[in-house]
Amino acid sequence: MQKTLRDSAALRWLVLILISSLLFSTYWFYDFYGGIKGLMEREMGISSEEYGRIMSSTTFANVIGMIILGGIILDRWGIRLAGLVFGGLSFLGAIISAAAVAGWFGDDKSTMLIWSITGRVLFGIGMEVVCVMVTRTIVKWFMGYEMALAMALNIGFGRLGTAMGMAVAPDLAAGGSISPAFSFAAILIGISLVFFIIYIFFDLKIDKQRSESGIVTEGEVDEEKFRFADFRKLITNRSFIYIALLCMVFYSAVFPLLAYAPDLLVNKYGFSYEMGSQGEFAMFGSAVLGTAFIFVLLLIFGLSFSMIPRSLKKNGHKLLSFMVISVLFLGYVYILRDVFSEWLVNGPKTASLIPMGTILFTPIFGSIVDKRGKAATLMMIGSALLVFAYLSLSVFNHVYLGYLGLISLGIAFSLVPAAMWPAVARIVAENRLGTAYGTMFTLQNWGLAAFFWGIGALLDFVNRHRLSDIEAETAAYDYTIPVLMLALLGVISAWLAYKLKQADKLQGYGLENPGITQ
Ligand SMILES: NCCCC[C@H](N)C(=O)NCC(=O)O
Repeated sequence: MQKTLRDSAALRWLVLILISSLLFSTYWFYDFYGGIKGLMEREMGISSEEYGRIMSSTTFANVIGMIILGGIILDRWGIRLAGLVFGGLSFLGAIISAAAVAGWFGDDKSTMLIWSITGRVLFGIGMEVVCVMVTRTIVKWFMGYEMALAMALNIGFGRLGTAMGMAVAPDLAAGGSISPAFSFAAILIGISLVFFIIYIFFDLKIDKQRSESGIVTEGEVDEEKFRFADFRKLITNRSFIYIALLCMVFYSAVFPLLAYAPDLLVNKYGFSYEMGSQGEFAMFGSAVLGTAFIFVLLLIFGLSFSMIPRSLKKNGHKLLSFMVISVLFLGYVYILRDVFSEWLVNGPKTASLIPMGTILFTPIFGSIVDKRGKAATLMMIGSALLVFAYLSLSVFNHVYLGYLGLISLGIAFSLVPAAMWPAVARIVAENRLGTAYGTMFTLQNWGLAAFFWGIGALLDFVNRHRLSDIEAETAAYDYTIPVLMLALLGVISAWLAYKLKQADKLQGYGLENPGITQ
């Protein structure tokens, strides 16, 4: 068979970097609010419930089917056009949000709230379809190669955006205004759109090669009409139903918690929103450099490893991988030891270590899924860890149990996505993946809409007798009940993952089998 661009490992990984930059920037914008929740409340004069409403508004258009529509549009228009349109929409939404908090539309609370919500709604539509588009692009380039690893690294870029957004936003707002944190995040999306435009040239080329060698191309996919019968077939497929419900319940327990995690650490364990003595920018600089350094080393390691001829890769490579990753991890902790000692008393910085940890663990688990399989089992284990994490962070009060809870949350947050997203590509055909991921993200957004807002509303409700003391900073929010509620979601997730494993046994998609075929 004629070779195409995707047969070159170096080109595949280059493409991954270009398209994943969109995930980095949109995740940054999605999640940096968590790092400045307290500042937003003070500057905009909003309550926890109103903060929850802004976060929840990201999902408003998506809960009524915008992502499914976006997925169908993606399946029909193809990656290039859909990427430009929806990437552009997320950029527009981010600009409107930044303008809202800068007071461009008016500086009274309700005007800022309305425009912040409008911006988030547009951003939410764009970013979710971008996620679907990027995932589908990875399938296009990596199917039969290191697909789970590539998806995991792609998520790693997103998590790096989440972590850095949460950790850095308070520094950007340190001058006494939240506006720079918003403008910076919006500009990042603009830069990543430029990277996407560069990717378009590779996409054009590979489509030309695929059509020359008789493989279905974007153009041919465009011509296939979306048929309702296909959609019905999808949503009546048992394995798909369980994995989609798992996506909704699991992510409802994780993403909303991230938006409150810094505030939880400040209120429950007495962490601070401010930095210690070493200076924020020195800390920020070393954290960025350290993380970027380790990430590049991991990429180089992955790249050189994928180029080693198969015949040389005997069992020794497992030990070698383990050693290299351990050395990289220890090096990371060593380089950042000062940062960690300052960070572990700062709420946003400590919370950012959850997504930061997933950057390392998601690719490791992705690689395990590629080579060993066991995707459904790993989803069960990840969900069970979630229950442990939330019990530690709610009913117990010891800070060390809190750390253990955060670590378990980080592992769960690595395991489930690493196993879930490649599993969908096993259940659904490539040219229907846009619709499949769109459907899953829609369900996910239903859950997010409820829990982003629900945690804030419940927080105000259970603390209703001391809200004025909390405002005067003489009392703290009690997070026990809201976090306990999320532990219940962990139990439901574990059950859904178990049902998925059973359904897969019947339907034979081989979710428990290894993924690499070439
Ligand atoms: N905080 C980022 C939100 C991303 C939402 C997206 N629908 C998603 O679930 N992506 C997969 C992931 O694991 O991040």
